[in-house]
Amino acid sequence: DFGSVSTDPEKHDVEYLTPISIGTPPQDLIVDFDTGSSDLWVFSTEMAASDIKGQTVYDPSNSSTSQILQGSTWEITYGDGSSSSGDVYIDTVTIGNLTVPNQAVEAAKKVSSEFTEDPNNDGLLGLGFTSINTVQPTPQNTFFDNIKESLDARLFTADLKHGAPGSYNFGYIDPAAYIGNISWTPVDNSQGFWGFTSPGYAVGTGAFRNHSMTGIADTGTTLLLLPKSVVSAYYKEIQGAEYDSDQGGYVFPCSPTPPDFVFGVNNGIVTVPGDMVSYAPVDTANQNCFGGIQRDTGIGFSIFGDVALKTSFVVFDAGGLQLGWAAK
Ligand SMILES: CN(C)c1ccc(C(=O)NN)cc1
Repeated sequence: DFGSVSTDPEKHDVEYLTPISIGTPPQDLIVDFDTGSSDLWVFSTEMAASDIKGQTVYDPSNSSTSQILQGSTWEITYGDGSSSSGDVYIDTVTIGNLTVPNQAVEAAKKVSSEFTEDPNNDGLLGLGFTSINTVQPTPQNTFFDNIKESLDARLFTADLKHGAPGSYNFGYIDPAAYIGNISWTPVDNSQGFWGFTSPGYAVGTGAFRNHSMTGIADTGTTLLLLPKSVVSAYYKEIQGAEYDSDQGGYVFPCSPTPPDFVFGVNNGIVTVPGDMVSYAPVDTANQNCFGGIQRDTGIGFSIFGDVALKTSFVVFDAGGLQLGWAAK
């Protein structure tokens, strides 16, 4: 068995939104697939109306297959401080042509303002490891964990694009989706993430610098967050770049295009093109741009978010416990 679903970027590629169906008859919601977390939670009819601004909500009472998971609750806080919480139903969930009949669907009762303020996002679908699912008293399997035994291969791939629709595929590697070879690197899932260590980096056409960077492949984080020393080495090469504490990160003149950023994956490399490093203009006046590469200060590890992932075809291989990165 295998499947595929399209995923679309919001403005500035801030997040990627993917359609799913829940319940009987199917309720269609659009959610953020997140390899950096492991809860499938959605806006629901159990929320206060004031917390809902345009989102589509899951109504378990309108699904003949929903069953409340008695006594279970969940509560999650993300790296950016956003949060949500609620209770749990078991219901059928379909992604593309793949269906899990008894998927734990975490219905929100409360969400923080970051979620209320995004009318296009109806929830999150965690693709991290089940060990960090927040349901109490019994953690619940992710969609991928529930379906992976029935897939032809226990893996999924992320093909995120800059300003264009991409796809998540389950159970197969599409040879037409990438070029060259896939660079494989072992995954450390001890913290519940798709963790790996990059051996180093290069700035533009400069020499490769050996510098271990341990982090996670996280489709739910927008930027590429790296060690302070690596980030300052990169921005040192951009005329007029500076750390702007008001903006909360490095800002630089939007033109000329900044240098590429290259990071290692095992004995291969991934190139973030300079024109993907300019994340977004900070103001129309003097055309300064907020950088897509920023410090990982305070997190405890680096985060290879969408700025890194959208340059590549990435294989999240649970069977082999490895990550594969390829150019496209
Ligand atoms: C507010 N929103 C939509 C978020 C979505 C995902 C995340 C995250 O850290 N994922 N790994 C944070 C925030």
